[in-house]
Amino acid sequence: MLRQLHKFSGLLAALLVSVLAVSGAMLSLYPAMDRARAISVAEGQVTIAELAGRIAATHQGVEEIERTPSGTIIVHHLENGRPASVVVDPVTGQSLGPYERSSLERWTKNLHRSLFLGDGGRIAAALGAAAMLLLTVTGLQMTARRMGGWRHFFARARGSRSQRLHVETGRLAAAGLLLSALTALYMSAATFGLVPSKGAPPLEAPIEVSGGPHLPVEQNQALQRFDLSELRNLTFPDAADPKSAMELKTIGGAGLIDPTTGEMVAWQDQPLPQRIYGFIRMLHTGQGLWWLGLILGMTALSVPLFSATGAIVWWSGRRGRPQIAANAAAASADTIILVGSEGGSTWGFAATLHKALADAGHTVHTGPMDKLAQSYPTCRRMFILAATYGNGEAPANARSFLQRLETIAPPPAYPVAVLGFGDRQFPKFSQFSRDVEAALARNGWRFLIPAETINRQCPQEFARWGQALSAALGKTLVLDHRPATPRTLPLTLVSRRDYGAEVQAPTAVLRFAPAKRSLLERLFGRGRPSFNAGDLLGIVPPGSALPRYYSLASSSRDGFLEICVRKHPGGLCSGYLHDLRPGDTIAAFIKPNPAFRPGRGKAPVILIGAGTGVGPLAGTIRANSDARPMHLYFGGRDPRSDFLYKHEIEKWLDESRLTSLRATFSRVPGGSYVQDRLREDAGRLRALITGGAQIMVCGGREMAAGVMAALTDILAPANLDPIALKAQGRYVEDVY
Ligand SMILES: Cc1cc2nc3c(=O)[nH]c(=O)nc-3n(C[C@H](O)[C@H](O)[C@H](O)COP(=O)(O)O)c2cc1C
Repeated sequence: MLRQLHKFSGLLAALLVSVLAVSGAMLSLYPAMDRARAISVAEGQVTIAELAGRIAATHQGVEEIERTPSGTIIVHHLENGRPASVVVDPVTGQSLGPYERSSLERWTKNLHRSLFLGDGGRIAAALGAAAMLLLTVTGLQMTARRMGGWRHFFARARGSRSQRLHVETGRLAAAGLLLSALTALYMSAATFGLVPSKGAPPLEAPIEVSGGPHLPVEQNQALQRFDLSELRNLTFPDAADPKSAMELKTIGGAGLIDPTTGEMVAWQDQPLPQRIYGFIRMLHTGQGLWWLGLILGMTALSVPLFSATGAIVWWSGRRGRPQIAANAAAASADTIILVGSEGGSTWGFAATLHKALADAGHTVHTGPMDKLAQSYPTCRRMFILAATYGNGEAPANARSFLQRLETIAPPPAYPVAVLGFGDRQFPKFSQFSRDVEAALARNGWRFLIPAETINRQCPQEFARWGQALSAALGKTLVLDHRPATPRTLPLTLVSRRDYGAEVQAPTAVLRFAPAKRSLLERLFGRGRPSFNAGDLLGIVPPGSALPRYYSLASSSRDGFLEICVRKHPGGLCSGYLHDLRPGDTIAAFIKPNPAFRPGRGKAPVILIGAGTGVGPLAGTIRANSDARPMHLYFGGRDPRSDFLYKHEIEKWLDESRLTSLRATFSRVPGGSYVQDRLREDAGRLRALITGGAQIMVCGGREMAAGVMAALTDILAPANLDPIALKAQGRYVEDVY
């Protein structure tokens, strides 16, 4: 519901809200410019009477003195019988030059207030403000959910670049946007008389004034009581009408003054509704509060960025959600697939499973997990494909699933299979699918095959699950899921270094150069790729449709793309890459992996990697030009054969890009693994970590588990553990 509201109001109102926001941002500059130009006078320095006296002495035919909220004094007078407006110096009363309203300001104001469409435009602008309020409120709630609750509201944003940009800008701009939208709505309501903005009617004659000769204005007692900073405007009496009064408007109220006696003959405090309106107007326009105006203007500039990133997120979600061909009705299907997804990718896996089952002769229905029905009369088996979001929680379309499940009793006769989709970089890996599995077991449901998990949408893991499923169904199902691969770029191998052949771990460090791009390609956003060490290079080997991912051991600043590839017996992609010779070209794409990076700041970083796992860590060290403390733990087999990056590591130590190295090898006398080396250094590591150090681990799953166990023991005396560090983003893993 929340999501739908956000999506539809965003899509409908994007253009309108962007126009209002950009014109508002432009208008926010004027109060600040006014303020910069205005000659400031300290409070208590000049009275209104003194100012009026100075102006009357230097100007003929003064009709009105006006003070803008930013302090500029404007005099409207008759010069040789013609009306003129000038800006004056409040200290001397001298004219500083003609006063002219910028025509651009007037134009922008009209656009902002009414889109040049009169009352219809004013209503549209009010609707735009309402849409902005709705979008900000729903956006805030969605962000809190996505981050795993309000407590984690400012935690590191995850997801694609557009998703992160959308969330990060939103968190910064939300307060400003809320204030702009609420104040705009109040002002619109006042324009249409829905809330009072004026209060009591203005002062009006009949007021008795004496009608004699006027006192010099500087001697006017009523005006002497007010400081210049209180002035809004002062209207001089009509020269042709001896009975006319002088009108004064100040911040606090309005009054009529007898110009002959200098007495205030009538006074009315500013009514409350008018004060409230004035305050809200000041908050919205920044007139009288220029710095707030600038802040609101800057936050308003984020709106077009929101519209663009929001549209990209919506479009990629749609693209990632395939149409399920021949979706049977739930009531007549023999196979039910329920999908829990937020970003859309799980629907792609569901579509592949749906097709494979339908091809095998089943009548299949696929739907969202929240649509779990009380009973499926013809169902023989059910599949639940569930992603995890927030901090181990249900995705958007599966929030009521567990509640619905509790209402189904007794459990159905058909069995169920659960497949969780998650990311091992999160502390609660695939937690929601585990919760679903536990709830099913508690409620007595039967399992077709044991529950499984898929890390980072890995098609190979999905295919393996398909084999287990085939065995249980007694039918061959080929789950060949091909996620849409992004546009590839050609890369040319420029050099390779080979290691590890002597210790049965042939490993190549391959360095590629991106092909040169034409000006036209660069203009169309296809320039040199931008990436960081730890991002992934996707390569689709000839003879396969599925990409394999390798962690990048360089960043775009290096000017090359480097990966470490271990050759696996019979490995299609590793074999292909090992056969490359300098000059050969491959097609590849970059998949950002923002979670696997050192956190911001200067805290020391402990880098732990074995074998090819040292690749992204080497790239991180190479990029460490600020000499941030970095400590590398590297594990290999034999220093004479597979000490990857040995010479560069020595150079990085000299250059202070690397602070210390602990290398350990397993196939030498007295050999040990990297986790053993960690245990030997327990005291040092505990001190570093309790002092704020971060940890980055890269390598095989077994090594990562060994490192996790070692660090659990090492940190126990300090009341710390890797899971807690993971939740804080201080322990990141890239495990394969
Ligand atoms: C904001 C966000 C939070 C996530 N939280 C978790 C999590 O707590 N545990 C987990 O295993 N995966 C988590 N993931 C990873 C997703 O579950 C994983 O990418 C999944 O394949 C996405 O499927 P979908 O595109 O169908 O929503 C998170 C992803 C994002 C973008």
